[in-house]
Amino acid sequence: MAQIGLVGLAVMGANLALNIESRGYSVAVYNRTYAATEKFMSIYGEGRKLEAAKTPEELIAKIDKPRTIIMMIKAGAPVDALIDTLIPLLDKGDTLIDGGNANFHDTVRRSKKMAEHGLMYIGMGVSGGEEGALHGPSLMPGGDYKAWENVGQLLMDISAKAPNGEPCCAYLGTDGAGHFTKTVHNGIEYGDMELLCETYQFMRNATDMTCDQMGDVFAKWNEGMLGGYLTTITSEILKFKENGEALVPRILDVAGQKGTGKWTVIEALNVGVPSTVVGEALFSRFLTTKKAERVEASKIFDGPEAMENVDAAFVEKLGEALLAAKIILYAQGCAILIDCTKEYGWKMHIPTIARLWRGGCIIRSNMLEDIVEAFETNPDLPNMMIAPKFREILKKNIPSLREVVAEGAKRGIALPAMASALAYFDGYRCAKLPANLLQAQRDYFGAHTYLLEDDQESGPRHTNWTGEGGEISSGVYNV
Ligand SMILES: NC(=O)C1=CN([C@@H]2O[C@H](COP(=O)(O)OP(=O)(O)OC[C@H]3O[C@@H](n4cnc5c(N)ncnc54)[C@H](OP(=O)(O)O)[C@@H]3O)[C@@H](O)[C@H]2O)C=CC1
Ligand SMILES: O=C(CO)[C@H](O)[C@H](O)COP(=O)(O)O
Repeated sequence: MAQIGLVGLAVMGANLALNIESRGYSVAVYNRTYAATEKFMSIYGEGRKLEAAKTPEELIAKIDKPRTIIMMIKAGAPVDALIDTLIPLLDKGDTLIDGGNANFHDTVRRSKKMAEHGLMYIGMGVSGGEEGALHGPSLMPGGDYKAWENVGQLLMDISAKAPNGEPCCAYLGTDGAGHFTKTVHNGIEYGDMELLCETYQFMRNATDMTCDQMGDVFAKWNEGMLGGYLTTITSEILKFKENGEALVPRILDVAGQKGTGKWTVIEALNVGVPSTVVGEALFSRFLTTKKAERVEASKIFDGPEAMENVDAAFVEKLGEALLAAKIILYAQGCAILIDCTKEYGWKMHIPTIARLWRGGCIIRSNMLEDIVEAFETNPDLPNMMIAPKFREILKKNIPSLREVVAEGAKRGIALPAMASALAYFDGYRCAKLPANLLQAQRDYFGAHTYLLEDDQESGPRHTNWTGEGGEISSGVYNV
């Protein structure tokens, strides 16, 4: 009998099964298409505590009670179908764990359904890709606490370990809390990747650096606060060669996406958090898909006159700009976590989340320790940007972000995430935004009312701007 079951033997499931087995647990595996199971067993089965099942029934029969089964399959309808298949086969007290990138609203719904059958459910964000799944991913579980008590030790064992040895895994809250956290993780991942890509775009348009040289610059930045997994792989990708030539310039500039970035932006919109950098990162991916239109437009619209390349000192500023924009991205990401927490009732704790992102996951970076410290020192920090360490870096690096954004605009290089980071920063530090005019406009056309800055106590008022309006005003509420 196996201690745990695992369904789904594509890249994540196969590697996670091997990881679990390597920590001393026996695993029963099942995949919808049996050929994948056969292939997995023929490569990895010998000498390992792995049991193959041909059918869901066989899988259930091979697992110790109370059973725990991890599902690592394509997110969406396949998960519902698999749950429907497994529910009649399971016994009360058994647990299903969805380790895929589920939409957390689905996880909330599925948790309820499982509970109606006396079954437990964990929605668990898994980050780290192929390598993380095999050697230790960052795990973000949420769901039934009793199930966590049963399986928590195994999850801690298989998770990545932070530089100080702590497991990158913690129980995050009920039903969808884990998948929600993974969604925001991926939203930040979108922002991080876009900022790195814009930096590369600036370099290839405004310098004569080779891919190798760009890779060297990213490698140097990787030694400081910009250091992290995504900076490391960017450097390695730029330096990668096929038949002696850099590979990356030959890759089609059309980006894919599997939903988590979109869900992050949707949640930010739902709770009114200006998550502009993730938003721009997502919209930038959408723009890449209009390849044929972009090629046509490039023939219609000329950019600015060619300019001299920037010098090495400016490339240093590019690194400072990247760091400033990255801090702003993480500040926005933390704001989504905090505000969605209020919306869904989860008591999200930023230091706990930042700690479990320190190892294994795609956004692991040197900045996470400082985020832990910022929110531990001040749990009511209204915005990460004003924590002492981050405010000093921003004060020093924002001038470079301004120069890079301005230089990009002059040269016609699109830097949407960097520019939106700067605009957010300037808006956040602005004591007087033009919303006074906006409120007047709303009141002019729709009698939506406004407050007077120097007399807010007297409440909403409406002005008959044209002299021809009535006395009746609209209700005051925000959606
Ligand atoms: N790849 C990555 O870097 C990461 C992926 N994830 C998430 O992990 C999960 C697995 O990802 P990945 O390994 O990349 O593979 P895929 O997302 O490509 O999923 C493939 C797996 O899903 C199974 N599957 C597809 N449709 C069904 C269905 N209708 N019923 C039963 N099984 C089905 C496939 O079985 P079959 O062989 O029969 O087609 C296969 O085992 C996904 O939710 C993904 O979002 C999470 C973190 C990182
Ligand atoms: O979860 C992941 C990394 O953390 C997966 O690799 C995910 O597929 C990445 O998102 P997208 O495919 O939308 O770029």
